[in-house]
Amino acid sequence: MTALSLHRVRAELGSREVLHGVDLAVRPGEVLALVGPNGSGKTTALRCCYRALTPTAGAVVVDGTDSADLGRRELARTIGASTQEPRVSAGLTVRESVSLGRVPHRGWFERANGVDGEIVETCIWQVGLAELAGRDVQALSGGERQRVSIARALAQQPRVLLLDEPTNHLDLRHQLTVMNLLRDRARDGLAIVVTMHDLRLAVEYCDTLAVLHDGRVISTGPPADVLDDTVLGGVFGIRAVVRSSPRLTMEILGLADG
Ligand SMILES: Nc1ncnc2c1ncn2[C@@H]1O[C@H](COP(=O)(O)OP(=O)(O)OP(=O)(O)O)[C@@H](O)[C@H]1O
Repeated sequence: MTALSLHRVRAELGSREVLHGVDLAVRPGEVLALVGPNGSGKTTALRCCYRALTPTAGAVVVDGTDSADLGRRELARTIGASTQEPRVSAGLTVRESVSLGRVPHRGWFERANGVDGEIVETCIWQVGLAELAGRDVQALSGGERQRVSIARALAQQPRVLLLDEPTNHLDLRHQLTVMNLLRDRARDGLAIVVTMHDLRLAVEYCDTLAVLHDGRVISTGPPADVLDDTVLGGVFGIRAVVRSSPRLTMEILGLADG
């Protein structure tokens, strides 16, 4: 069974249609990378998934239920999202900010308990922020804020995790830390959709690639199948080789027309 699926989703921004009938599906335990050139509609598709944007047509189905029928709280227990430029709440420490991820699991006036605390500390540690847990989030670098946002989404313990360019601001070590963490969480059954520009990371760490081009998914499947010369040259405008031995990797050779 799929954890999250998009069926013929259309969406508009500023009265212009930018998604023209997107189909997508991710299963529990799967890491799906939504890739595509700038402006192809990746962020918009992700926003439709966590209901920051309402599709003009089509449906987003979560665990068999149309997401439009889920209450905000139920949606927050099911879907965790980290956005491209995470907003930080003024005056909160890293720990307090990550703790917000536990709110959907509590009653309105219920206080955080020991289990909530353990989950929060684990998520902070997993993204490598343990030493900064007491620091005001406004006094963090871009990459540190990005990791706070990922930790908060993980602390939600959702069944579906959506991450918009999670490695964007990260140094190489933390890029690998986050991608390894996603693989670990997928092993526990989490369904993950991640948008990314680094096709090399996508090839190495993701089970499935979905290529968005001009608001349409034009190819979906295992990375080695999807990234053929037509897609690499025609969509991304690059020449590259995907190698499968000793492990799946991709090497960029240059521009398609270079
Ligand atoms: N507020 C807006 N009004 C109208 N069009 C918009 C608006 N915001 C974005 N767009 C357009 O919608 C399209 C999809 O944008 P989106 O941000 O989803 O693309 P993306 O694939 O995530 O891009 P990137 O890789 O650059 O982050 C683009 O053509 C963009 O120019």
